[in-house]
Amino acid sequence: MTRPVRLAISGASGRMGLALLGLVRDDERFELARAIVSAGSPRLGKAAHGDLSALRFTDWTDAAGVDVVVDFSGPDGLAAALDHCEESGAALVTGTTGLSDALEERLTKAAERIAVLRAANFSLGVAVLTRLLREAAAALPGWDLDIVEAHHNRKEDAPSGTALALGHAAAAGRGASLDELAVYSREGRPGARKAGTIGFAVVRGGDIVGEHQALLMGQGERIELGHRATDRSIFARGALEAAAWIAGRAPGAWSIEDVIASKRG
Ligand SMILES: NC(=O)C1=CN([C@@H]2O[C@H](COP(=O)(O)OP(=O)(O)OC[C@H]3O[C@@H](n4cnc5c(N)ncnc54)[C@H](OP(=O)(O)O)[C@@H]3O)[C@@H](O)[C@H]2O)C=CC1
Ligand SMILES: O=C(O)C1=N[C@H](C(=O)O)C[C@H](O)C1
Repeated sequence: MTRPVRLAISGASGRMGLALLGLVRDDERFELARAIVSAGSPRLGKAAHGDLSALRFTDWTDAAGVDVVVDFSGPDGLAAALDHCEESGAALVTGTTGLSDALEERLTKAAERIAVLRAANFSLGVAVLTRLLREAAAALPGWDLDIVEAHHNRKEDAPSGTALALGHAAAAGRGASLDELAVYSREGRPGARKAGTIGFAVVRGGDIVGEHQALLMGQGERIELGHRATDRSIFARGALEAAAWIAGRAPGAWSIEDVIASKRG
């Protein structure tokens, strides 16, 4: 695109939305066209940049002319963003996690008509961790494997989208699907561990930005692969790279790996 990409941020008043607003205003690749909040938001109509600039938090009313929607809201916000993209043809970049099966299916269908890029985690470090885990899980098929994640006390979904994506990658490395292998809780007397399962453990507290650790446990030795995010702007930067990349692209279900691969050349 020769002109700036016209961007709408969905979930603009949230932790990720505010991180995106902070970055976009100084990024010449973009023109921020819309800062979207829910119809009942207390922020509706207030200045999006906290100063006297013209941009206000709005809903989707009269939002024509947007090239790319970047969504970090929640399932309802994502559904509303998808309505807009399907109607207008705008591309969608979404990091929202904790989706129902129905919304997952809707996204898959939408990608037949519009460009959609989804990532449970937009950090470069987690992209590399995912590859490493797939390889380690494949190389050590007999080792026990658990994924531990920790997030702030406001997070609503569990396990995190990233933990699930890591689980999918590990299961794929072992030629299986996560549905067959996942164990999401252990309490009471669950009995000895069933070989081949992938366990999940969840920590919630304080202001933890996002931590993920994969434990591969053998006899007399253990591998720990982990990632610790200390600043939300890493996710916001990754999402903006994806938004610049997807503008004007053909319909399809794109991934963060596509963006990384195109940068490698
Ligand atoms: N993929 C990744 O790299 C990352 C993904 N995430 C995911 O992003 C999502 C948001 O996270 P976070 O920013 O921490 O959450 P927050 O709760 O801080 O922000 C979400 C915002 O969405 C807004 N919202 C709610 N409903 C709607 C709606 N119907 N339409 C538009 N906006 C709506 C809310 O604002 P209001 O009430 O004002 O409308 C709220 O401020 C989560 O699913 C999280 O897991 C988070 C970080 C990184
Ligand atoms: O809700 C969050 O904060 C985060 N959510 C994503 C997830 O569910 O994996 C990514 C990141 O860890 C932060």
